[in-house]
Amino acid sequence: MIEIQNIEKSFNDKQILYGISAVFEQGKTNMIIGASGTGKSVLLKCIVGLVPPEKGKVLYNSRDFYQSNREEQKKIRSEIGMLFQGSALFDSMTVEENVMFPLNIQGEKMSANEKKDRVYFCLNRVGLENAGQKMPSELSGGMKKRVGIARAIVLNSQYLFCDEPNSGLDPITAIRIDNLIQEITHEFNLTTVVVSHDMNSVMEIGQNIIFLHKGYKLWEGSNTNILHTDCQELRDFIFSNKLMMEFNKQ
Ligand SMILES: Nc1ncnc2c1ncn2[C@@H]1O[C@H](COP(=O)(O)OP(=O)(O)OP(=O)(O)O)[C@@H](O)[C@H]1O
Repeated sequence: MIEIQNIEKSFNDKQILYGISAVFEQGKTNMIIGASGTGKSVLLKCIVGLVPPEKGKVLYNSRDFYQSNREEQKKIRSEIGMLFQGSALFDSMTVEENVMFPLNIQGEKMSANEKKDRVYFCLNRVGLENAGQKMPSELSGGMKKRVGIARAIVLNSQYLFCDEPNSGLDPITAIRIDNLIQEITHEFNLTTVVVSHDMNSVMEIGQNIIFLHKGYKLWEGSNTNILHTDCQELRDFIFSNKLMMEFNKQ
C-alpha cells in the first residue's frame, strides 16, 4: 500500500499540486486521472522520489520515503517498477538484454543462469518468450509495452507505476495492455498506480481512482460509480469523450 498525505508542489512560484492525499491499495490498479497539464505526472514524480514535494508525506507500507536515509530510499526504489510512456527501451539492446538490465544493475547476488531464468519467466508472463533475441525496432508498439512491463516486474517489484501505458496504441491493443497490467497486479499482489487520461482504461481497470483538476484532488472512487458522479469538473472530463457522451444519452 502507498499512502500520500497533503502533497504540495510548486515550480518557480507556480503552484502545481495542492494538498493531495490518497491511498493506493495493494492488489489493485489505482489510477490518477485528469486532463492534460493538471499535475498527474508531477504527482507521479513526487511519489517515486524523482521530484521532492515542498510539503507532505509519501509512505510505502508505512515507510516515509522523504524521511528515510539514502540506504532506506535505495531499498524502496529497488521495490519500484516503472513502465514509461514511450516504453523507453534501449534501441541497441535485444529484448532479453533490455529486460536483464535492472538485474545487471541491482541483482548482484544472482548468477547468470538465475538472471536468464528470471528474464524468461517475465517474458513468458507477458507472452513474449520467443522474442528475446529481437531488437526493439522489430517490435510493434504493443510488444514494446509488453517488454516494458516485463522489465518493470523483473526485480520482483512490489510497486508498479505506469505512465500513460496506452499512449500510441490502437484501442484493441490498448485494452490488452490494460488487462495485462491488471492481471499482473492481481497475480503478484502489486500496488499499481496508473496515470491516464483515457476513459476506456478508466472503465476497464479503474478499481480505485483519484481525479485531479488544476492541481486539486476533486474526486475519488472507482469505475463502478464514476459515471454517476455529481462532480461537474469530472463530468466535463468524462463526457468530453464523444463515445462516453453517446453512452450517457442512452
Ligand atoms: N520541471 C518542471 N518545471 C516547471 N514546470 C513544470 C515542470 N514539470 C511540470 N511542470 C508544469 O506542471 C504542470 C503539470 O504538468 P504535468 O506534466 O504533471 O501534467 P499532466 O497532468 O501529467 O499532463 P499530460 O496528461 O499532458 O501529461 C504543467 O503546467 C507543467 O508545465
